Amino acid sequence: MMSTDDSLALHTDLYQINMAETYWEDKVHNRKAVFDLYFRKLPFGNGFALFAGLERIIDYIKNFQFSASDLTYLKEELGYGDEFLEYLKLVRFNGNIRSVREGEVVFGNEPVLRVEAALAEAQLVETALLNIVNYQTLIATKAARIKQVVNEQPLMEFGTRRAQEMDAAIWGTRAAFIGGFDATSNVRAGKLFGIPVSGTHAHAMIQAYKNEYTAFKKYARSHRDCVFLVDTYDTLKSGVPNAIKVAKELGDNINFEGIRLDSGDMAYYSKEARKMLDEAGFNETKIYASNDLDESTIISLQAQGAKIDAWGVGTKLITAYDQPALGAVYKLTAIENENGEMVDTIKISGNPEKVTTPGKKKLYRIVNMSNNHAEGDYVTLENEHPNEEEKLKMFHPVHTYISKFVTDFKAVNLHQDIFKDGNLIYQNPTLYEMKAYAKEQLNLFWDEYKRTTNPEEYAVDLSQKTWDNKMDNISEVREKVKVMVEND
Ligand SMILES: Nc1ncnc2c1ncn2[C@@H]1O[C@H](COP(=O)(O)OP(=O)(O)OP(=O)(O)O)[C@@H](O)[C@H]1O
Ligand SMILES: O=P(O)(O)OC[C@H]1O[C@H](OP(=O)(O)OP(=O)(O)O)[C@H](O)[C@@H]1O
Ligand SMILES: O=C(O)c1cccnc1
Repeated sequence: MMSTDDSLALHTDLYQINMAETYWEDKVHNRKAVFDLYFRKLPFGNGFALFAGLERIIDYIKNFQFSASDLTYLKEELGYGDEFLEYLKLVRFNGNIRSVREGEVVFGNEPVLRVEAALAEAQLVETALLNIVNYQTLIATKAARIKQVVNEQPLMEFGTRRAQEMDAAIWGTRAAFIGGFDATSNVRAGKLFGIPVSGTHAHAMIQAYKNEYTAFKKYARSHRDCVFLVDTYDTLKSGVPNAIKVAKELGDNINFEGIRLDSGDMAYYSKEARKMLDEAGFNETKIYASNDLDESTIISLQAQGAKIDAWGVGTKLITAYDQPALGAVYKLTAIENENGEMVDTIKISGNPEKVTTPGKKKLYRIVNMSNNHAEGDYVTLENEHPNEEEKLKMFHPVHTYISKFVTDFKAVNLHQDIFKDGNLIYQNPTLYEMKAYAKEQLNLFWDEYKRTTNPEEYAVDLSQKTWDNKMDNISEVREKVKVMVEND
C-alpha cells in the first residue's frame, strides 16, 4: 500500500541525502555553495529552447520541508540517525535563486538558473529542480517548434492519454501553452491554469449511434459549436457528406465550425473535403487534422497543399517523442572555504564541452541596438558590468578564433531574482504573460536561428574574465593532479 505522500522533500535521489549527511557530520553543510543549472545541447536539432518550469520550482522551494512521515521513513526504513534527522526536520531552503523567466529563449551551456545556498540545502533540491526543468523546457521547446510551422493557425494539445502519466499531461500542456499552443483538451489543466479548453468528439460516439448522421445530429442537439469527426467509416463517401447533410438541416441552429480528419492521406482528404464543403456553401467551415502529427508531418502536409486549418497534436508533443530528454545538469561552480572565502570549482572532462565553467556568474543577452536583434548571449562573472563597456569582444568559448566586436549594444540581464535568503521576492507573471513574453522574445532573433531544420548556431560566449578564470582553474587542477601523481 502507498504510504502518506504529504511532502516533496523526498522527491530526490538518495545520494543527495547521503551527501547532506556527510556534510552535516563534517559540519560543512552550511558552507555557501553556488550551483548552475543548464543543458548542453539544444533538443530536436532546434536553434533555441524555451525555458519552463519556474512556477513549479517556486512552489516546491516555498514548501520544501521534510514531513513527519518523511522523517519516519528515513529513520525506520533507511536507518538514518536521530541527530541528522533532527537537522533534516528543521531544514528549509534559505538560499538565493536566480533564474530566467518562463518563456525565455535559452541556449546550451548558459546558466538558466543559479542556486546559491547552504551546501546541503542546494544539494537536496537538485533532483527536483532538474526533474521539473528538464521536462517542462523540453515540451515548451517542442511546442515552439510546432508553432513555428503552423504560424497563426489554431493549435490544440491532445496528448493527455499518451503522456507519461498525469503530472506530465498537466505540466506538459502548460509548457505547450507557453510555447505557442492555443488550447488543451485536458479539462483539469484548464481549471488549474486557465488554459482555454477545446475539443471535438471521438469515433466511439459514431460507433455508439451506429451511423454518422444520427451521431452528428445528437451531438448538435446538445452542442451549438460543432466539429464533426468524419473518418469513422469512409471520409469522403460517408463522413463529409453526413456532416454537410446535418449542417444543412440544422442551419443557423448550429455553428458548423469544422470537420476533423484523423486517418488516411490527410493531404488528399483535406483537399477533397474542402471542395465538398465549399460546393455546399460552407466556405467558413474549417478542416481540423489530428493523428500522430508533429512538425515534420505538418511541413509535409503543407508542402502537399493540404487544406488544413487547425491542428490537434498529442503523442509526439507531450512525450517529446523524437528526443525524450533535455539533459539539463546542475553543477557546483563555487564553494565557501574554511576561511569563509568563496572559491571557484571546476569539473574537468575529456570532452571539452563537458568541462564546467567555474565561478558565480551572470547571464546577459547582447542586443544590437541598430537592428534590435540578439547578437549572442554573454556569460560573465558576478562583478562584471558589460553595459559599461564601449566595445565588447565576443568569441567562441572553444574555437576562440571565431570572434567579433560589438559596439552599439545593450546587455540585457536575463536572470531574475526569485528567492533571496529563502524568501520569494519574485512576482510570477500570469501564464498568458509568459506566453506573450516568449512570442515577443522570439522576435529578437533572426529567422536563421528559428528554422526547424539545420538552424544557425546562436553564440553563447564567455566574457574574457570568465574564460580566463576557467583556464586558470583548469591549469590549477592539472597542476594538482600532476603533484598527486608525482607524490604517489
Ligand atoms: N499526406 C500525408 N503526408 C504525410 N503524412 C501523412 C499524410 N497523411 C497522413 N499522414 C501521417 O501519416 C501517418 C499515418 O499513420 P497511420 O498509418 O497510423 O494512420 P492511418 O492508418 O491513416 O490511421 P489510423 O491507424 O489512426 O486509423 C500519421 O502520422 C499521419 O499524420
Ligand atoms: O495522435 P495524437 O497526436 O496523439 O493526437 C491525439 C489522438 O488521440 C485520439 O485518438 P485515439 O486515442 O482515439 O486513437 P487513434 O490513434 O486510434 O485514433 C485522436 O483521434 C488523435 O488521433
Ligand atoms: O477533442 C478531440 O478531438 C481530441 C481530444 C483528445 C484526443 N484526441 C482528440
